[in-house]
Amino acid sequence: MSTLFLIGMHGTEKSQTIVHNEHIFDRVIELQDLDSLMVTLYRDRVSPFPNPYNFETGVSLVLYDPSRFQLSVRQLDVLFKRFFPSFNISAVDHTHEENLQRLNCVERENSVCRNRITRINHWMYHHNDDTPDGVAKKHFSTINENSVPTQACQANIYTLLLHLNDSKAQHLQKASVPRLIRNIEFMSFLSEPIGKLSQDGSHYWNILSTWDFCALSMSTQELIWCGFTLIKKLSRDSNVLIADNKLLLLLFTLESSYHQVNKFHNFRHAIDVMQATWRLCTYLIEDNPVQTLLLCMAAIGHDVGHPGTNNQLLCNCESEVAQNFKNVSILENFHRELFQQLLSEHLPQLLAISKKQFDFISEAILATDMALHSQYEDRLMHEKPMKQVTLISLIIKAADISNVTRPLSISARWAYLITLEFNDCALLESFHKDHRPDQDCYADSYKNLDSAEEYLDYIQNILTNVTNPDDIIKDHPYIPNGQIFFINTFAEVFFNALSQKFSNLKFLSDNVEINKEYWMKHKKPN
Ligand SMILES: Nc1ncnc2c1ncn2[C@@H]1O[C@@H]2COP(=O)(O)O[C@H]2[C@H]1O
Repeated sequence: MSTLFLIGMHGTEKSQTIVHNEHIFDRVIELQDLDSLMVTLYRDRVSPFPNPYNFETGVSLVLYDPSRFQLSVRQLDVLFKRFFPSFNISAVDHTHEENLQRLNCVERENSVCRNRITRINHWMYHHNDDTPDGVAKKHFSTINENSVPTQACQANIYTLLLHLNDSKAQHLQKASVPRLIRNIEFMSFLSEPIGKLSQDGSHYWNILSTWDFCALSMSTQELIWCGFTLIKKLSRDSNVLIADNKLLLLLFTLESSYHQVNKFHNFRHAIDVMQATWRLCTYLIEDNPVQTLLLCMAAIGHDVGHPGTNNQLLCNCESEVAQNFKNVSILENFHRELFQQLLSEHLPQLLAISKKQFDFISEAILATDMALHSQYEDRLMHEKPMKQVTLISLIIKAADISNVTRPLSISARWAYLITLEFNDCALLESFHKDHRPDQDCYADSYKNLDSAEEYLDYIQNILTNVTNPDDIIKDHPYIPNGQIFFINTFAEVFFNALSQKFSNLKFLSDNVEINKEYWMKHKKPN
């Protein structure tokens, strides 16, 4: 879905170029001012799943007259990057006709964003061409309709590298929250959970407090509410003051920093891991509210910006992000850096507490790299006495793969989602047989690639209606084999060792065994 926003534009101001190009967009929305734009962006983003208004599956443009709003195009673009990092959205000053050539790119950009394989490919491998030639190409004034330079034409689609570089730049500037964002009452976008609470005040507490917690059937609004409820309580327990609207702004920004279009590695997974982390903390570091708060925060941010693929793919294709982190724990370093910068902007007091305690949040996020799994297993079994940093790393690691320890009906749905993501990785690899990863790619060049926009209605059905695993594996008969492989290779030994060390966690290894038994019964011959 791509949207053309026309801000404060009266009928007569609409140039012929605008009128001629409106059909390129799925929606054209006219708004009075930039305040209304912000409200629309937040409201759309938390619409029910499957959400066509996620601002990731198309490119959106905001046409306005900067002189009327005392905000330059550059400032508005920076605001988008700070508060809506995963969005493909850009500002354009429509009062100069030559700027409207920007509209010529949208069709081609949309074709990249609509296909999930080219979209992921672009996120992972596209980089800015900063050579003199590349910079020259970016001058839109030299563009005519038939020779749109591809680099310029893809300048406004999300990439991991831009996300990383922009967040570093914002961090250096130490800018305050602009008025347009500061004035927003975030609670007003959460009518759904607030409505449920009016009927049952402890609804979300009851859900959060059990191991049957199921983030899968929750809406984006409810996920944000769960994060808000838990962090608010933990910050009170720790005597760390965080104003409600500030906390909500952080959570909305985090949600917009995760890719809503990912099947598994999205904000839903982040809230699931937060909840599991908290439950584990209540058993293992019960008397340490500050560490519990830090660890739950780390859990919400631990996969921020995740492209839904893996380190191997980034490394094999020599992406700039991989090189930036010297091919070591690439994604985990990426998440750590983005999240630290977000925290330094939104909750510096919490980051300061974290830094005082062996750089707590960094250590926790880096521990989620599965390449380190056997090292942590070794520490779990042999480190005596166990260091505090090991214990907190083990908690977040356990929470990160805790989906296999949830009750079967929940675990099977997570298994389904991770399988879909793995399938996309396989498609991306096959795409690379015919295309260079950093090549500018358009849907035309791989029409035979599965381009359906990910059957989101079907996913939604599994998330909300299907609770019987038999119904999931009917359509995906190889899920049991994948689960058996994951449990045998990683989960079984790890959760057994954890349960042996901490006897009150025996329910984890018990659940893994129950789930494994089910998968074994439905295993397919390889
Ligand atoms: N149920 C599951 N089945 C298979 N792999 C899983 C499952 N849960 C987690 N994983 C893998 O474990 C990894 C933990 O780190 P990531 O979140 O980066 O990516 C995760 C997946 O690759």
